[in-house]
Amino acid sequence: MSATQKFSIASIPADGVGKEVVSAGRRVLNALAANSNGKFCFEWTEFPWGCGYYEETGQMMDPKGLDALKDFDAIYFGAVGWENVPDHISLWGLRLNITQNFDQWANIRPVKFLPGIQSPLRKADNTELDWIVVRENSEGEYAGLGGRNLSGRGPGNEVALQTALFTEKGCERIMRFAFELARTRTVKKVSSVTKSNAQQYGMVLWDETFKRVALDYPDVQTESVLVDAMSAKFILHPEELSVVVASNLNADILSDLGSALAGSLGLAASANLNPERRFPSMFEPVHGSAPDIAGKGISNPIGAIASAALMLDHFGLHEEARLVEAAIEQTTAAGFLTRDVGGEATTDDVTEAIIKALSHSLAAV
Ligand SMILES: NC(=O)C1=CN([C@@H]2O[C@H](COP(=O)(O)OP(=O)(O)OC[C@H]3O[C@@H](n4cnc5c(N)ncnc54)[C@H](O)[C@@H]3O)[C@@H](O)[C@H]2O)C=CC1
Ligand SMILES: CC(=O)C(=O)O
Ligand SMILES: [K+]
Ligand SMILES: [Mn+2]
Repeated sequence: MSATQKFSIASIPADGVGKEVVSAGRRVLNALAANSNGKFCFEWTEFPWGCGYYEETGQMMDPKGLDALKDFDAIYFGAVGWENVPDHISLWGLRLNITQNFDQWANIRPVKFLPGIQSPLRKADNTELDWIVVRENSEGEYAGLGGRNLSGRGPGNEVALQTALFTEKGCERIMRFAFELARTRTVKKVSSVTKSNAQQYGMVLWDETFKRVALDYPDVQTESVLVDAMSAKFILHPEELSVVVASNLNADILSDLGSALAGSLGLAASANLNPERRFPSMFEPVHGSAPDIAGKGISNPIGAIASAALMLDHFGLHEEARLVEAAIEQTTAAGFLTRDVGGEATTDDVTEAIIKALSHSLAAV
């Protein structure tokens, strides 16, 4: 037998339901490894960073944390944010610190409709729906550029600038990524999203770059849609979508909309990729720390578990990734549903059901 492949994973559960769903995803991956007949194993290192760590240290993560993370094969992340820390401090101190410094410029967010889960979308009943939001994850509206109180105007007269950064290189690389992804799909189409009628510099550069890059992919259909119209299209004509590429903010909003259409924010997976593999990539559910339901054991683990499947793809374990996705589908089809999708199951119930479905399919292989 060939040697066991070992994958080292840094887990950062961070805050709220992040802790619950990361633990669920770890259990699923460990069950998978235990059944792999020695083909692969996962070596986990957990980091205690987040708003609790901030309470104790005044920092969201160890100042040397990026160094500690840089040699892992991947990072498995929960969600960051709690009431003791302003959201912009916690997000920049942890998640954005990692995505920006590790140049995880491609954020992949599939919108998946699962059997047994009611979508608020009328068309979901009789149309095959399946699309992917590709989010530019390194610049745009989340470049962190700007300032406040620019000329000391004082209370009541403050001004603030929040500048979006668009570089031709940044636009081009995410667009090429989207086109390459479209080529792997049944419907070879890329929809580009901007607000270039109102934002005449960065977003016009985006549109022009999209037109130029598209010339290299004559086999892929294209469209350019303004973000307000795209949000309507998500609801009225989702069957026309395959790959949707958008800037950091627009794709952030559209991916929450997509997951809500699939039934819940708790279902959506995401991968923050550094495609050149110079740095580890990071896998996390789309949702945040959900303080309204945290600690009750009722959070939906599917977004985190499906993100673990994306991590398996990143490791080259494609068959195993499909097995995890199939186990998720069997579980929802069988009616193991948390409250957010209309059921009464707990996080543990759903996780156990997924592990059981996985073990059955592995035994059958
Ligand atoms: N990548 C990250 O770490 C993100 C962090 N955040 C942070 O999370 C905190 C809360 O933000 P919100 O805007 O409330 O967004 P949220 O995604 O945490 O919650 C929005 C709604 O979705 C529900 N929800 C989310 N995840 C769920 C799950 N797994 N199962 C069932 N229901 C779920 C929540 O209960 C809530 O009603 C804030 O501090 C925010 O900054 C928000 C988004 C992403
Ligand atoms: C910050 C946030 O909402 C996201 O990355 O989805
Ligand atoms: K998250
Ligand atoms: Mn978001």
